[in-house]
This record gives sequence, structure tokens and C-alpha cells, in this order.
Amino acid sequence: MDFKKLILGIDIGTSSVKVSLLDSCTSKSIYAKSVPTMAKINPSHQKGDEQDVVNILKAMKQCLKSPGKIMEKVKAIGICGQMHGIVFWDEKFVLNFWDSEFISKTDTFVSNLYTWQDARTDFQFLAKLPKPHSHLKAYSGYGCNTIFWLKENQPEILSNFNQCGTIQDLIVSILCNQGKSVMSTHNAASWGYFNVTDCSWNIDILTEANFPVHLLPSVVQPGINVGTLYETIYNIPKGAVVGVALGDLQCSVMATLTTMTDAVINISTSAQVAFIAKEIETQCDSVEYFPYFENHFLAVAASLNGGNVLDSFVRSVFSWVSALGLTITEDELWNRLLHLSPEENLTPLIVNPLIFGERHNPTTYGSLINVTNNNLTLSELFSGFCKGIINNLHKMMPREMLLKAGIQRIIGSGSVITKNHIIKKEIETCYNLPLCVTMSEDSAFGAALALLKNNPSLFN
Ligand SMILES: Nc1ncnc2c1ncn2[C@@H]1O[C@H](COP(=O)(O)OP(=O)(O)O)[C@@H](O)[C@H]1O
Ligand SMILES: O=C(CO)[C@@H](O)[C@H](O)[C@H](O)[C@H](O)COP(=O)(O)O
Repeated sequence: MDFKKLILGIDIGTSSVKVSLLDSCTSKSIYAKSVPTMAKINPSHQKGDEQDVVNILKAMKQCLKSPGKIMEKVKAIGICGQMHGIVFWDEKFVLNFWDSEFISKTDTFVSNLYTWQDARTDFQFLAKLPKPHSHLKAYSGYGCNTIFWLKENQPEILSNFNQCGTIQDLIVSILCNQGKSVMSTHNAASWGYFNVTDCSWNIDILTEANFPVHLLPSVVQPGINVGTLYETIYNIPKGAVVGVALGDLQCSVMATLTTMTDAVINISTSAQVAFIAKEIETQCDSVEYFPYFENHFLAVAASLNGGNVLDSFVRSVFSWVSALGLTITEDELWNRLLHLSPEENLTPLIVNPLIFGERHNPTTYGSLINVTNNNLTLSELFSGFCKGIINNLHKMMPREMLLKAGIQRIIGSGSVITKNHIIKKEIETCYNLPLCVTMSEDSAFGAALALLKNNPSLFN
């Protein structure tokens, strides 16, 4: 088929990088690829969660390489990724990135990525920080709080680098070869200390607290184009338009939602249930209102316990199997668990899966309830974790809240929903609303679609 103008969408997820190619004439995805980043590294703090930026960039390069010649048709690039996290870099890192000899020296010019799962800013530390002037609270793993912690505990990180942003902001800088970091309101709001109403950082509050405000990126509205591709890479022509990086949450909704009466449940490493709202409401601790597009908000219950919980369970089983001197690959183990026959137990095992705590309740962890002499089986445990993830989401944003907002249907997205029948069934049971699962449309597709919607003239 002869595609005239394509848009490349890139999503820098917590576990994998995904790309999608969107045909601007049909708004359909014509190509998708996902590559695991394998970027998790031993953090410098016991409660930390850090990723190796070079590994993430390598996974992105692998994704960009695979479509081949068709990339010549790419006219624009939309990027999104994991929110809340922060990476520091020196302008030299971006400006010299395309010089192959420079790559081997990158460590000195870029920090690790401190992710949204980083919990070093614990309860006691957060209690010492000033209250943000924003309808959004600032939790552990949020960029500004991580800066507060580093200022007190590892100030050299702040003095070694002169730019910072989310990982997706760094990638925009690299593609455009622009030294200065620019971020969208999606990502700024995810760092804390950002007032969405007047689109500004809480400069006064932060300055008063000796926060290094000079590091904060400038902020623009989602949909703004911040530059063009610096040189032809992987067949994508130099000059392709590059949009400001967006949040993966907003892009997963953009990719899947067709009407205001739909809600989205997205489960990948994390898990969220969200719907589009015209106004902010603040009665419920577990629901937040993040900026969406065109003055709308996303009401979202963002759980820290999604696919990462299943991942931890699989790793535990894997280590028990190895400890017993047996062998199985992780992929095989996943495959077996996802295909175990369901069990009917008179007293079913109930798994509360909060192994990572929750932002609104950071010190409560998981538990097993109703353990009997016949329900401690692999099948009951795995399905208990799967059901527990959905029950927890439902506690954070119950069916009644969706009905009150006029929601009539749930769209399920993210690799963990598409692969897992127990999770699909539990969403239907808990929410008792029609569920429509999308197989391929994900945040990378949403990033490309957002770019198309915001730049119709580019594709006429
Ligand atoms: N081999 C596998 N088979 C099925 N599911 C897997 C496998 N490996 C990881 N997962 C699940 O996929 C999740 C990551 O999904 P992914 O879409 O790559 O995440 P992200 O968008 O956060 O980068 C993991 O947390 C885990 O629950
Ligand atoms: O944490 C929130 C919102 O507060 C999430 O909804 C948001 O999508 C974050 O980017 C995720 O935590 C990371 O996404 P993913 O890698 O799990 O897909």
C-alpha cells in the first residue's frame, strides 16, 4: 500500500519502549513494535527506583530501526512516556548525542532516571516539605520531590547537570538537538509544585525552600511543536516535526477513547482507571485531576500496583523453582500461569496486592486473607493477585463514581489487560459495565494521534 504521510508515535514505558506508525489519511496504525528496556538498575538508595538511560535509548533505537524504508514517509513525531520521573543531563549530552564517539562517554553527562516508583522521599521526608499551591498533591516519586531529596542528600547530582526533564523530554531534546529542556503541562503537573490553572511552577514557594528553580524546564501546552528532527535517522527525514512530550496516561486515553461516556482502564507496569472531566473535583483522596487536552482534565485513580505486582509474583515463583534445583524460563512461567485452569474453592483465597503501597496510603502493604488447607495453590495465588489488582482499582474509583460521571462503557488497554483473561473477567465483575478491550492501540499510537489532531494542516 502507498502511504503518503505517516506520524511516528513513541512511548517510553517503565518496562518497554513502544513505537507505532499512524497513517494520517485513515488515522489507523499500520505498524507497531515494542522492545523491553531492561533498564532497571540497583538504586543508590534502598527505597529508590532507578533506570539506566542508555539502556532506554538503546531500546528506542532498536524500535526505530525495525520499520525500515517506510520511515521515509514520516512527517512528524509524537512522544510520550512514564510520568512523574526525572532525569538530569548536561546540554553537551544532547548537543553531542549524534556524534558516535561521544556515546561511550555518556555517563558523565546524564544521570540515571529516578522513576515514578522511587520511594526515597518517604512519609517523614515529605512531611518536611512546603505545601504546593496546586489542586494536585506532590507524592513520592514526583520530580520536584526527588530534587528536594537530592538537594539534601546528593547535591552533586544537581550541580553536575544543567538540565532536567522526564525521560520523554530528554528524548525530544535529543531528536531536535536542543540543549534546553521544554515540557508539557502533562509532565509538569506530574512533578508536583505546578499550578495547572495559570500554567506555572510554584516559584515563590520553591525559592523560599531553597529549591534550585533554575533547573525547572519551561512549560508549554500539549499539542505545541517544539522543534524538528535534527538529522535523518533510521530513514526518518531530517526536518520532521517533533511535538512536546506528553504523558503516557493522557496518550493511552487519547488512543482508546471515542466518547465522553467511556472510561479507560489501562494496565501495564502500573494501573489506572480514568475518564475525561470538564471540571476538577477534590473530594476523593485516591482520584486526581491531571491536565488532558483543550482545557479538559483526566479524572484518574492511578495505582502503583499493576503489572509490576504480577511481575514480582512471577519473579518469586521463578526463584522458588530455581531454589528447588528445577529450571524454567521466565517466559514459559508467564505462559503457564496465564493458562492455568481456574479453580472453584468454597473459601477462595483473597489477595490484597498492595506490595508497592499507594500514593494516598503509602504505609499499608499487601496481605493474604482466607488461607485454608486447600486454597494455597499456584492457580489461586496467581488469580488472587490478578483479581486483587482490579479490586484495588475499584476501591480507588468505584463503579458509582463512573455512573455519576455518566460513564456507560469501559475500554481496556495495556499489555497486561490484553494478555490476561482473569483480569478482563474481574473488570466486568467489579464494574458491571460493558468492557471493550483494544488489542493494539496504546500510548505510542495516542502520541501520534494527538500530534495529528493538533496539526491538521501538516497533513493536508
Ligand atoms: N513474558 C511475559 N508475558 C506476559 N506478561 C508479561 C511478561 N513479561 C512482563 N509481563 C507483564 O507486562 C508488564 C509490563 O508491560 P509493558 O506494556 O511492557 O509496560 P510499560 O508500558 O509500563 O513499559 C509487566 O509489569 C508484567 O506484568
Ligand atoms: O502514575 C500515573 C498517573 O499519576 C500513571 O497513570 C502514569 O501513566 C505513569 O506514567 C505510569 O505510572 C507509568 O506508566 P507505565 O509505564 O506503567 O505504562
